[in-house]
Amino acid sequence: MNMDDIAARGLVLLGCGKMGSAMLAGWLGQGLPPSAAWVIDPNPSDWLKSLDGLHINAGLPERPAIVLIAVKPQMMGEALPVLAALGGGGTLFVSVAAGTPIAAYEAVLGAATPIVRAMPNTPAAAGRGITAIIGNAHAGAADLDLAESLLAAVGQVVRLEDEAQMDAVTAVSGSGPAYVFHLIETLAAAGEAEGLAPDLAMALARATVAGAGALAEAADESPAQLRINVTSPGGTTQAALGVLMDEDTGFPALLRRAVKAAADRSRELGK
Ligand SMILES: NC(=O)C1=CN([C@@H]2O[C@H](COP(=O)(O)OP(=O)(O)OC[C@H]3O[C@@H](n4cnc5c(N)ncnc54)[C@H](O)[C@@H]3O)[C@@H](O)[C@H]2O)C=CC1
Ligand SMILES: O=C(O)[C@@H]1CCC=N1
Repeated sequence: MNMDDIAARGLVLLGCGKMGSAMLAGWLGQGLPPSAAWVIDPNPSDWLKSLDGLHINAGLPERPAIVLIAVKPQMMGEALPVLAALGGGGTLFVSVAAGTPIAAYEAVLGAATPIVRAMPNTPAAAGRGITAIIGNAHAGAADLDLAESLLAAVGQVVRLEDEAQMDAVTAVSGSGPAYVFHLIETLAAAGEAEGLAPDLAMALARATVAGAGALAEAADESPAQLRINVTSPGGTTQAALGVLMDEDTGFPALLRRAVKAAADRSRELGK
């Protein structure tokens, strides 16, 4: 099934806030017409309202190709029942909610419904996301291929072997963009503290993170080697890395704690 086939049957989004909109923006950019999408959301954004032909809180198609579930995990119990009638009817369900296990969707939609649990990230809005997916027992190869082809329209897709991996994935790539944006903020603030004007500090920090990310992706060398390539013996980088690589107070310990906190929270949300 390609984007035209999905468009012919319709795509439904349950919840269309930051993540749903990031993905919808990517699909519209790939040629999905707004008139092929149905959004269920009590608080649709001005951007959604500006999309000509988009169906907002209107009657749903009888057998949409795909339903994307993008409500907060805390709202799932209240939101999911509106989809119950579509369960087992040839529609593929893809949920991006953190924490919520596949069993929670099966309880409402029926186990004879193909369900794919996915963890995307917001760079999807720029076509540069990465999404990890895993299907329920009823999701066959064609269902996973369909989910992958839809999600590949907004970035890379990786398949997981085990649903339990989803908590760690969420902590690394789902939440990860926030860590990187915070790195940009704090790098700029540190530049300001060294005397740079705010605009200049932000321009330097933003371009440095974006450029380093592009190089890390394009280069044959590992990130560790790319780091070594920047580090002149006895130079400035080495002075900074002495702080950042400190065993107790540096990045490794800090990120280990941050990623663990996110993974623990994902496990909690699943209870
Ligand atoms: N923001 C992110 O970077 C990522 C978010 N996610 C997941 O995506 C989901 C949505 O997160 P965000 O978009 O960040 O949150 P958000 O708060 O921006 O969007 C949630 C949307 O759901 C709507 N909503 C609330 N109750 C509803 C109901 N009963 N029926 C239909 N819609 C309802 C809200 O009006 C809102 O527009 C969450 O489950 C989150 O775990 C996953 C990966 C990354
Ligand atoms: O913060 C959250 O819970 C969601 C899941 C991953 C990114 N945002």
